[in-house]
Amino acid sequence: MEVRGLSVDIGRRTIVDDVSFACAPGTVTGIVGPNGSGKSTVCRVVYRALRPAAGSVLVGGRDVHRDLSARQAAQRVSAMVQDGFLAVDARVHEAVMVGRTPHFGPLGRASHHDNDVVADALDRVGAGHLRTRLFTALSGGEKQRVLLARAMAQQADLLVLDEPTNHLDIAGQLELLDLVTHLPVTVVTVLHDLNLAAAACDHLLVMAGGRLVAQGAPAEVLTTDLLREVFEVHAHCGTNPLTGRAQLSFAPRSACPTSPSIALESP
Ligand SMILES: Nc1ncnc2c1ncn2[C@@H]1O[C@H](COP(=O)(O)OP(=O)(O)OP(=O)(O)O)[C@@H](O)[C@H]1O
Repeated sequence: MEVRGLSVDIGRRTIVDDVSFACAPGTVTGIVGPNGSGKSTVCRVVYRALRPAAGSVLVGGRDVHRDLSARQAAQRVSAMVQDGFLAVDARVHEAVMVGRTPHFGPLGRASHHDNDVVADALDRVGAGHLRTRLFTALSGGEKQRVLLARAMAQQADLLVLDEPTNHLDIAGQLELLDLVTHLPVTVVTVLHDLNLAAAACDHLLVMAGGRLVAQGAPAEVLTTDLLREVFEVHAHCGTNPLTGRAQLSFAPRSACPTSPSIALESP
């Protein structure tokens, strides 16, 4: 997947400005950045919910906005988003079946294969026992799992996740990211928790003010200087003793008014 020169205007305001990046097949790319920096907007363009003012999103070499119909794009790109469609009184298995719609035949009906894919997706997210429950009656964490199952059931090559760990307890967050990182697809995910991003992602994109200000491997990108400039926090960059991945500790700027980055630098 490749994003080239993406810009998005809303009204007279440019909210995403000339963003370019590429994701190697099967990798996990994290988008991080402060509130309002444009992360979700980039995702919305990638999963075709929003047209860009300029630039393109190429999946398998084809522009999802110009070369593909909505159905073709949905066969290649699936999304798990916060403001999902599911306010209606659907049972969980019906909600996940919506992910199969781009694969339905001319009669528009689910086949035995579609039922199997839905059941498998629910089992893989640990929600098989919820299949006959009403979606609207689930807890926030249960809804997150079902929304992930719906995106997985779509069986697209590219999976876009916008804050997928919202509402999940710590075990649920780690399990979900472990599951996502082992899927045989390319993943782009917005994450607010920088330690989860460092643990789960092969590549990080850092956004600020609608622009891409850094990208690379988590340990290269998440420096004390970048965290101070972009996120306005003091940070210590260490190593997680359990996983060997980058691990960050934070303090508010007010906690270290003088020489903060020196005081908090790794020994
Ligand atoms: N439909 C819209 N109309 C007007 N402004 C919008 C719209 N969608 C997004 N914006 C603005 O564009 C900017 C980027 O929003 P976006 O949701 O992409 O940021 P974000 O980085 O995902 O934020 P957060 O971390 O808070 O979820 C924000 O200032 C937001 O208010």
